[in-house]
Amino acid sequence: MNNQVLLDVSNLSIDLRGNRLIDGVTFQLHKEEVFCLVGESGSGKSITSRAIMGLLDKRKWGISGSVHLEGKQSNLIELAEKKWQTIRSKEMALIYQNPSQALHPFFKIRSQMTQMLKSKGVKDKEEINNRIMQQLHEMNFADPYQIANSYPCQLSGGMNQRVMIAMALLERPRLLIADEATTGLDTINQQLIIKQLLELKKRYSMSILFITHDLRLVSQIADHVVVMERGKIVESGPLAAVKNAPKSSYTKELWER
Ligand SMILES: Nc1ncnc2c1ncn2[C@@H]1O[C@H](COP(=O)(O)OP(=O)(O)OP(=O)(O)O)[C@@H](O)[C@H]1O
Repeated sequence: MNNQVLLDVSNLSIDLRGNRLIDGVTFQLHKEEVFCLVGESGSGKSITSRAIMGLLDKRKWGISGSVHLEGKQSNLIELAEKKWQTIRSKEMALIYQNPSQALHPFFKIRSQMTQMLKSKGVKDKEEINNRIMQQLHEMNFADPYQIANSYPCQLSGGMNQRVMIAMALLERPRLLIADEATTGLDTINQQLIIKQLLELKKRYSMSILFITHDLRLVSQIADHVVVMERGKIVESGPLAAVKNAPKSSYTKELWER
């Protein structure tokens, strides 16, 4: 971990139909850190991450505050959709709990990864093929060729999850947002994915914003922890402080569950 700020979120508030769902969220995520955003279901973790990735429709959601990514001048909250194309996947990527949110059931993995690279301007067939194979290899698939030639339904849930991660990391983003990315997997697959994510974080000098309600996982991987309750941050600090000397009663309650 280093001390440089990669993502600076300041006073982020989000309203929907007159209801304030996210209220003045402020935090700084540093380079190469695992930053865990925790809280119960409905506390606002996912909406916060979608706002950071520019995935909330501004015609529906009222968004204020600022999100700055190191090296970029603009407040990402105000960025036009066209400009997002150069940030998503190149600078920041998002993986979900359910691979079906990212993978199309009717296209082979190779075709989906090819499409993604083409949309980012990679045209050379050999380069596309090499990058797909390399990325699947980096996810420790024993036979990347067979994975590339499979439909998602021919792979297990854990395998599809690793394919989704491979796709998200095709362009070596500086920040990976993992929204409950291991929830619902059995312990073996969960641990396998965590191990790979931590290895890739190190290899790519990447930061991870890890969204979860699983405090056991937080204990295992977090450098920094932020706790959200009903759209507000109630606690923020290094893992040891938040775990051993929590300031808010809500955080204490979460650890005790
Ligand atoms: N598409 C939506 N339309 C309306 N309200 C929404 C929508 N998505 C989320 N909300 C509301 O926003 C609040 C925060 O939801 P959010 O999904 O961010 O919580 P979360 O902490 O990520 O919970 P979970 O782990 O269950 O996803 C909740 O009150 C939720 O009901």
